[in-house]
Amino acid sequence: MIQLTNAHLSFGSTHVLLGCDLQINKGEKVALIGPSGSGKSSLLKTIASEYLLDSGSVILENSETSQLSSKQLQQLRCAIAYIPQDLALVPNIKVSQNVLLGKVGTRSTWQTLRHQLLTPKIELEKILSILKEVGIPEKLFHRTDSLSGGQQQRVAIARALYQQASVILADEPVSAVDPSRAHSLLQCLTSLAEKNKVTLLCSLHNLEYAKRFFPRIVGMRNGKILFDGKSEAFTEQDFKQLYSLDND
Ligand SMILES: Nc1ncnc2c1ncn2[C@@H]1O[C@H](COP(=O)(O)OP(=O)(O)OP(=O)(O)O)[C@@H](O)[C@H]1O
Repeated sequence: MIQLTNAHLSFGSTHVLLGCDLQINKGEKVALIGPSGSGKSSLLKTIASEYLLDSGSVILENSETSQLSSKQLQQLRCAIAYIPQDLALVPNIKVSQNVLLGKVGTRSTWQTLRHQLLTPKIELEKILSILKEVGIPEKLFHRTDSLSGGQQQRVAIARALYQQASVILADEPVSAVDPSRAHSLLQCLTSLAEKNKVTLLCSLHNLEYAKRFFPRIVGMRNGKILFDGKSEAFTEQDFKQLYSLDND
C-alpha cells in the first residue's frame, strides 16, 4: 500500500506539493494526470523516495519512509520500480544488460559486474521470457541505443518486471511514441501489471489513455490533488478545473 498524508514539498520558494493526501491499495492501477508543472513527477519521485518531504508522511508497505535507516530504505527501493521520463537506460550496452540492471539494488557490485560480463544462462532465460512479454524478444542482444524510442520504453518496462517490484511508478511512459504504439505499450504495461499483481501509478498527458487503461484517475494542479476517483466519474468539468488557463 502507498499512503501519502498531507505531503508538502518545496524547492526554494517553489511550492511543488501542497498538502497531498493519497492512498493506493495493492494491485491498483492509477493514472496521474494534470498540466505541465502540476507536480506529477515530483509526486512519483516522492513515492520512489527520491525526494524527501518538507512535512507530511509517506507510508510504503506499512513503513513510514522518513523513519527508515538508509539500509532499510535501500531494501524498500528494491520493491519499487521507478521508470523516469528519460528511462535511465545505459545506451551503449545490450538490452539484456540493461534489463539485468533491474536487480542492481539486490546484488553486490561484484555480482553485478560478473552478470554484466558473463550473464548466467538462467538469468538470460528469465530476461528473454520478459522480453517476449513486452514484445521485443528479438532485441535481447541488440545495443540499446539502436532501438526506437518505443522499444526503449519496453526495455525500461522489462527492467521493472525483472526487478520483481511490487510497485511500478511510470513517468509518462508513452511520451516518445506515436498513438498506435502508445496504445499497445499501455496495453502491455497495464495487462502485465494486472497479471503480476503489481501496483501501477502512471503519469500521463493523454486523458483518453488514462480513461481507457486505468480504473482510477488522480488529477493534479499546482501541487494539489483536485480529483481522485473512478475514471468513468471524471467529467468535462473536472477536465476544465485541471487544465483551464484562467484557474490559477
Ligand atoms: N529538483 C527540482 N528542483 C527544483 N524545482 C523542481 C525540481 N523538481 C521539480 N521542480 C519544480 O516542481 C514543479 C513541478 O514539476 P514536476 O516535474 O513535478 O511537474 P509535472 O507535472 O511532472 O510536469 P510535466 O508534465 O511537464 O513533466 C515545477 O515548477 C518544477 O520546476
